[in-house]
Amino acid sequence: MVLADELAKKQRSISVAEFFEKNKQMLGFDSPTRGIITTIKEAIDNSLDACEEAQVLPDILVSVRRISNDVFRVVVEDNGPGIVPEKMPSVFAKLLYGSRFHQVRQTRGQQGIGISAAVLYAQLTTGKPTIVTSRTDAKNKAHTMSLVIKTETNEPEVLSHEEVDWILPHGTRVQLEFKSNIAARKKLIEYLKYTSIVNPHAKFRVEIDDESFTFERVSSEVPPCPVAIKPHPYGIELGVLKRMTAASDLPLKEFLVESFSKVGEKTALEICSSARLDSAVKVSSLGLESLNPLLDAMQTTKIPAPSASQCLSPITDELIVKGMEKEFELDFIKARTRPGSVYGGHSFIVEAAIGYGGKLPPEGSAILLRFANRVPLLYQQGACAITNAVQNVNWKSYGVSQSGLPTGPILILVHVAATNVPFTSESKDAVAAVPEIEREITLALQELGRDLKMFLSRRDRNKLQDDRARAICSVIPLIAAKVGEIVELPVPDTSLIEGRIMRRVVLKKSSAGGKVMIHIDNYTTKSQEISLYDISGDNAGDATVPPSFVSEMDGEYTKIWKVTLSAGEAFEVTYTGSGGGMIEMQGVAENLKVVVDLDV
Ligand SMILES: Nc1ncnc2c1ncn2[C@@H]1O[C@H](COP(=O)(O)OP(=O)(O)OP(=O)(O)O)[C@@H](O)[C@H]1O
Repeated sequence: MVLADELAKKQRSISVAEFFEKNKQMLGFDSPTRGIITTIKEAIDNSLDACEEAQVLPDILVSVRRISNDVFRVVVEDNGPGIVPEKMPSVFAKLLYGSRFHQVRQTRGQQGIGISAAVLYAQLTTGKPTIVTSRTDAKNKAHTMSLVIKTETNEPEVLSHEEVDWILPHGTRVQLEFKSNIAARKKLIEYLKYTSIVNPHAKFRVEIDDESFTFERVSSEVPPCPVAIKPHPYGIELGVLKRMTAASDLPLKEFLVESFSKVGEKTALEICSSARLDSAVKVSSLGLESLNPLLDAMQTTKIPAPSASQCLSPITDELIVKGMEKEFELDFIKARTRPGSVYGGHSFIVEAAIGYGGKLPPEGSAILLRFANRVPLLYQQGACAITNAVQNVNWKSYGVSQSGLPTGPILILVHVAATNVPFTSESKDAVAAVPEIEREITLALQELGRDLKMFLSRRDRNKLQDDRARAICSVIPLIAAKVGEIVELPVPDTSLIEGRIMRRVVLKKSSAGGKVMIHIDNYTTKSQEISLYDISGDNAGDATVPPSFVSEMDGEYTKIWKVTLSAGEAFEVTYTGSGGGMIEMQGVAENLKVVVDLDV
C-alpha cells in the first residue's frame, strides 16, 4: 500500500513530444547522419504533397551548409500553396497535427508527425528554433516565424513573427539547424536521385556547401491529386466503427451508404439483414452487442473492392522508364504498372521496373530501389516485404543468377502506392509483410523477368554471331596471303571484307574513289548513343553524315560524330572521295543492325 502511494506520486501523463524526444529512433532520428536525411525527406515529402494538392509543378530548393564544426543548416524551399499564418505554429511545432491522417487517399505524409519531429530534433541537438517563411498568394506578404515545441505540453511556442517581402508569390521555406556530420552527403544525394526518379515532374535544385547541382524534371505534367474516398467496410475495426456510429444521427441503412465506399442501398440492406439489425435503427443507439455482429456482417457480405483509379496516383510505366534512364545508363529497361488491388479494405497498386547492363556494377547483388507512395525507402531493406518478394522470385528461370537477391548488373525498382501503406514502424522505412502486396510484387517481377529473359537470349545470340565473325576475320588475311602466294599475285586488301563480316567494328575504304554507305538500324527498345570516328589521313576522302550528328575534332586528323539513335531509327553515312579513308564505329551497343554497301 505504501509502495502504491509512493508510485502514485510519480504517475502522471506524458506528452507525445516528451515521448518522441526520448524515442527519436522510432521516427528515424537515431543518429546524426540519419537525422539530416530524415529531416530533408520529411520536408520534401510535404513540399511534393502540397504541390500535388495545388497542382503546381514542384520547384524545390534543398540547401545544406555547415555553419560550425558539427552544426548544419538545412533549408528546404518549395513553390507550393503555402500555409496560412494561423496554422504555421501547429503545422511545424506540434506533433500529430496534419491534414492527411484522416483521409483515405495516396499521400506521402500520413501521420502528422514528420516535420514537427524534425523541429523537435533540431531544438534537441542545438537548442535552435526553426524558422519558417510561407506565403499563400502574391497579394499578401510572406510571414516568417521562429518556432519551438514546448515538449511538456506538445504545444507550439512562437518566438518571433513578422511580415516580410519574398520573391516567391507562394510557397514555403523551412530552415532548421542541428548537429550532424558530413557522412550523410552520399546518402543524401542517393535519396534525392531516387526521389527524382519517382517524381519525374519535380525539379530539385541542390546546394551542399559550395557545390550546387540540379535534378531536372523529365515530365511537365503534374500528376493528378488523388481524391479522398470513404473507408471500405473491409478495412474497418471495431473501435473505429464505434466512434463513427456514436458521432452519427443517421438510421443504419443511410449510415452505411453515406459512410462507406462501395455500399449502395442493396448492399446496406444485405448487411442489416445478415447482422439481424433493423435498417431504420439510429446508429448512435447501437451498443457493442449490436456493433459486433454489424462489423461481422460488413466484412462477410460480398462488396466490390474500392476503386484505385481516383485515390491512387501511380507513376506509370512510361515515366518510370524516363526517370530511370535519366539517372542510370542501362542496356535494357522495362517497367510494369499492375492493375489496382486491395488488402484489408485499402486500395493499392504495385509498379516495378528492371534495368540491366550499361554502367551497373557487373557483379554482386542487384541494386534494389524500394518506394512507397513515391518516397524512397532507404533503411531496413532486410525487414521489408518488397525485399522479401524480390528474393522469392526464381530469378534463375529468367537466366539471372541469384543468391537471395538476383546478382549481376541488375537494377530492380518496386513502387507500392496505397491509400494506407502498411509500414512496419512510424519511421516509414519498410513495408510490412502483407500477402496481397507481396503477391502483386511477385507478379509484376515475373512479368518483367520474362522480358529480361528475352533480352538476354537475344543478346547472347548476337554475341555468338560476333564471336563467329571474329574467328572468321582472324583467318581471312592468312588465307589471302596464302592464295596470293599460290597464284603469284599481290595479296589483296581484305579489310573491306572483314568490315563487312564484322558489321560493327572497323570499316575501311582504302581504294581510291567510289562511295561507301553504312545503314544503321536501332532495334532495341531504348535510344542509344553511337560515335563514328573518321580516322583517315588528311589525303583521304570525306565522310558525310546526316545533319542530326554532332561533330567535333579530336587531334589533327580524327573527326568524331555523335548521334543518339532512337528505337527503330536508321540513318546512312556516305563515304566519298578519291583518297580512300577509314571510319571506325564505337559505342555501337547491342541490337544495332549495321549494313555496309561497299563501292556503291
Ligand atoms: N511545405 C508545405 N506546404 C504546405 N503545407 C504543408 C507543408 N509542410 C507541411 N504542411 C502541412 O502540415 C501538415 C503536417 O505535416 P507533417 O510533416 O507534420 O505531417 P504529414 O506530412 O501530414 O504526415 P507524416 O507524419 O507522415 O509526415 C501536413 O499534413 C500539411 O497539411
